[in-house]
Amino acid sequence: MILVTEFMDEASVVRMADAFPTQYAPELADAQGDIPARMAGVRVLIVRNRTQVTRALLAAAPDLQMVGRLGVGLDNIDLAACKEAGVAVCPAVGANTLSVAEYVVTNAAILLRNAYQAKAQMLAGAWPRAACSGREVAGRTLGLIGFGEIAQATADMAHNLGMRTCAHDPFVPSDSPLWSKTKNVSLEDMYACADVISLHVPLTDGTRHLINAEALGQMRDDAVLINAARGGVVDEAALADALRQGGIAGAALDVFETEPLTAKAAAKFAELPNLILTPHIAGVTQDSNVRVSEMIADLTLKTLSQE
Ligand SMILES: O=C(O)[C@H](O)COP(=O)(O)O
Repeated sequence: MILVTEFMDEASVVRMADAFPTQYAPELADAQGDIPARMAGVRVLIVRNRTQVTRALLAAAPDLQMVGRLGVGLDNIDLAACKEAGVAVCPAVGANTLSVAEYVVTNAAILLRNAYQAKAQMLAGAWPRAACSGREVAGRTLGLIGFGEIAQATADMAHNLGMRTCAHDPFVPSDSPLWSKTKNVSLEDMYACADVISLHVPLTDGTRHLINAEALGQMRDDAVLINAARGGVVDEAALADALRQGGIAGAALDVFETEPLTAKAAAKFAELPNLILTPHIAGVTQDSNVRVSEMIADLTLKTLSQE
């Protein structure tokens, strides 16, 4: 049995269902408590980022062989518990890279250009040319915190627009050829020089609130910040303060400490015209959904065909 607890491209679900019994139940993403009772006989569980694959869930899943992740972030999956239970965890590595890279580069351009917030004023008769005269991306510096596959693709796209890039990633050796086009810098040096700072790290004890009041205070006041990584990496209250006080020029957030936003978070972010909010879709386009779903369906069919 295959159980899918979050949305997946229909063609891939049909392909799996043609080969093995498949339950497509995306409503379970919002009914976590109902999942354990559905796990008997499930050999492959397919999730996105909402389903919490916990030790307790695994205990209710004696037949489970594989967790397919329709994305790349693994913070909703207890990896140690999966390992102990002999359950393979298979993320869709690479399948949504292009979507995230496009999200970062387009938001960088929108934030630097500062030209797309005038509709209400214009409809009211204003003609705010000076306020809407922003910056080009060409020649400007994109700083990437974390330099894994998605950040590397983002750097390539930024180079094509004439941007310079620098990155900070202690896991990439200093003699790696990856540093030929992107400068290897400390966070302090990045904060001092980058026009755009984009986050590409997982949420861990070491990255929680990496972007706090102190880090924001070191960034240039004309810098913009993009977070399409994980919510807890940014201290949301500190960011809202920095945006309100002109500590930085703008931000785009796709991920949040709590998703959907709490009323408290919404209140913090209200009335900040220099803040773009999107609902965790940087990696989710119609195109990437097809690729991600095909990759996980392929891995599922391979796993189940092995016996
Ligand atoms: O981790 C990811 O790949 C992104 O956050 C997208 O995840 P999702 O497809 O589960 O929303």
